[in-house]
Amino acid sequence: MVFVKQLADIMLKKIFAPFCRAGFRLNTIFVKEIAMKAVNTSQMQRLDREAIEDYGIAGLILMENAGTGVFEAIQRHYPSELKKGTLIVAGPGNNGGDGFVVARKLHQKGYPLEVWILSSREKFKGDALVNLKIIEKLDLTIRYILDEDVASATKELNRFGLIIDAIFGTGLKRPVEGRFKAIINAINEAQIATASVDIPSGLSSDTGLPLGTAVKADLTITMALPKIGHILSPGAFYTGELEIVDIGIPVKAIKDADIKGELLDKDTIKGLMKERPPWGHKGTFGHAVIVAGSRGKTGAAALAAHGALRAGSGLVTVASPKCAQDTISKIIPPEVMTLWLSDAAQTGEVSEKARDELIEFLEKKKSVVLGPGIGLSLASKELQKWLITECRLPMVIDADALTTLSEDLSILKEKKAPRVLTPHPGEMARLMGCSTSEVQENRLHMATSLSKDTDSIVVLKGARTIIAEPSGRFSVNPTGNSGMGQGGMGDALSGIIGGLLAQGYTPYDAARIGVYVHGLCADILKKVKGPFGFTATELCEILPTVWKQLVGC
Ligand SMILES: NC(=O)C1=CN([C@@H]2O[C@H](COP(=O)(O)OP(=O)(O)OC[C@H]3O[C@@H](n4cnc5c(N)ncnc54)[C@H](O)[C@@H]3O)[C@@H](O)[C@H]2O)[C@H](O)CC1
Ligand SMILES: [K+]
Repeated sequence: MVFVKQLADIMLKKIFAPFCRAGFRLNTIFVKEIAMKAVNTSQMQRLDREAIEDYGIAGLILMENAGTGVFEAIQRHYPSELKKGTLIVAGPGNNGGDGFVVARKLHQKGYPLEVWILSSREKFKGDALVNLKIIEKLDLTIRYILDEDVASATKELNRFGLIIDAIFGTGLKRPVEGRFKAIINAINEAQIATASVDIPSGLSSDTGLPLGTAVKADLTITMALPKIGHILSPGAFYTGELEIVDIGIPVKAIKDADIKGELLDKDTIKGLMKERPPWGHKGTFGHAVIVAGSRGKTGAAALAAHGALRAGSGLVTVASPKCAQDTISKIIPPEVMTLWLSDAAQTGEVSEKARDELIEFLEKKKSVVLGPGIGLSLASKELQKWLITECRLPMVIDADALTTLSEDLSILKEKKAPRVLTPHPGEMARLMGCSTSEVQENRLHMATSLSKDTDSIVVLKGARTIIAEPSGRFSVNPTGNSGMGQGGMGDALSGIIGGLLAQGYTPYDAARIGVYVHGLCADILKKVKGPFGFTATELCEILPTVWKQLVGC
């Protein structure tokens, strides 16, 4: 394991340096206060309007800055492709207008290019028309591609080294169809470097879902702030590398806007980390209790305990039924203590007596993780419900306890301390009484509404995990990869969050830090060991390396 740790160290520096993960790189040039805020379409359009109407910054200036930012980014990213020739595909609105500014800048520098316009000229108005009229005066090739021209035009795509997608941005209102859909699909099939202006055309900037179809961009250069559609799944995988261009919308306007979304990044997480006092001792760092496990379902309890331990909790105890004692004792780290609860021989799960045993034991502890492998017998569910409503310690509710909770969400109204729910999409579907696909099509809304309705932190796991808090604030996590798609990862996460709660982190901070570092460990393992096949145990074991990167030695 030493080798992995050393290699992980080296890789971490590489990962952290440009904050670049496969397909997700953020170059931000922002002042600290507003960096990483993420907006939805109406918030962006409101900021746009405010800049123009309240601050008097002409839309044409914003468009010029937008086009200039795109031009500079593609010069940096695609020097050789630019020489081969650029195709700018423009739609009927201001996204197309941005594309016309890019065309003018490329032409000015002598780069070969063509502009294909997917709507008739009379459709254009305002700033986009101003910029169309300018490029019409230059000697560059402008073609109008209407329905009858699509078949022949798409055969010419391979003439170009780079495609600039300026078809739709935040003005997309409905699924793309007809020539727009045909051109987008042809762009995706052409295997040519593709850069999207503001948002990959066809992608909803609110949900990150493709509407009909969407451009699969290698690079997206967005205006002012990341859009929620860029950072949620699957939008993040259409976005490619994301660059943010400051187009001159006043920082004050952004700070004054009630933007509730954020994209987690290393700096944000570093800012949440607490100082571990040098005089600290195991009592200083809290005692996490993992109420989990049952006969034959012991690994989940052990993994949650391992996660809490590696999260830095001063002490960790696994509270499991006696019948699981032999197995759990063998598989937990020696540092983890145990409390054997009365069990029911028939079910192999905790019995009613476990409640009294826990009441006394939980005094002076700091956090509870409830659920991994704890089972769904009547007695176990009664114990879970009692803990959810009566336990006065911050609690992570995961796995079987989420299934129990989904039978009656209203019991959360009686909770005596903060709760962090950590559902995967299937568990979320049970909690929300809908299908898993409905959850996946509305991840943000599901997470924020459940958080608000239950006054709890909700961690909706999956690609681009969402952490929602009751006020409507939410964070999207960019770390992690599909190598995490295996049993045990969720147990480890619930333990990590429980271990952070034991150290006094607020529930929202514990959830954000826990989710971020959990995914980052998986990213390191992916780089150091391979794209899959690494385990939740290995993930826990390299956590100290990540803590070192976040808080120094
Ligand atoms: N601060 C900023 O973010 C700035 C952004 N700019 C760019 O402007 C676009 C938004 O422009 P808008 O005109 O509102 O809409 P779009 O260009 O995205 O869409 C074009 C137009 O297309 C029509 N339409 C919508 N959906 C469909 C569809 N499925 N099929 C056909 N036609 C459709 C609708 O009428 C739209 O209006 C933003 O993304 C930035 O790129 C500014 O340039 C600078 C400031
Ligand atoms: K676009």
